Amino acid sequence: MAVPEVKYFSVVIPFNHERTKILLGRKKRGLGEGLWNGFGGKPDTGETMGQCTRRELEEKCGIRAEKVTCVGILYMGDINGPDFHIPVYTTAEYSGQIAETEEMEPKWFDASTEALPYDQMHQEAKLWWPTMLSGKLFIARFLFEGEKVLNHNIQIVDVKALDQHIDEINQLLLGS
Ligand SMILES: Nc1ncnc2c1[nH]c(=O)n2[C@H]1C[C@H](O)[C@@H](COP(=O)(O)OP(=O)(O)OP(=O)(O)O)O1
Repeated sequence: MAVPEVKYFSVVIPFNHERTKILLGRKKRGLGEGLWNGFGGKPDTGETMGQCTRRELEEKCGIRAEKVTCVGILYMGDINGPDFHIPVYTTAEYSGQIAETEEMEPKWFDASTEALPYDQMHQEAKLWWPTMLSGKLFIARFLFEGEKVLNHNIQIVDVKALDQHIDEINQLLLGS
């Protein structure tokens, strides 16, 4: 059986210092155009996921994270296409001015599940954002057929398990 191609992305969700608001960005072009999401993208060669996360945040909305925390991982498979593996980070410690960029239009939302524009987010968002907002660490697995989620599973994990997954992803990215 052929091993599916895996594409790696990061995504980071900035919170305000009180953790009552989250910053989302509306994608202005490319994959997910018109949809609201956290800020992220593909790692450059030689980058760890943590490094990718900080660079993408600055490129996409102008702020520099002092600290990012991994809170979950999205493992997304598609019966017809490549797998996407997407570690999810949050940050409440950053500097700089939030700015609209060529790729993203940023906007603050209340950090509650009811306040999010799920109908203008990726299909799977409504399935994992409530877990992320609850503060639990998670591993979410999705099987897609194109835009349709065929099935999914969200596992609550501890920090040690999540770190192991991130270490494995970093080793694959760095080729070690
Ligand atoms: N379902 C789905 N498909 C694709 N991407 C995502 C999802 N759900 C998500 O949350 N995401 C995230 C993962 C990334 O944070 C972005 C997509 O990154 P993208 O902007 O395409 O990456 P770049 O490295 O900037 O790529 P270029 O467009 O510059 O080539 O959405």
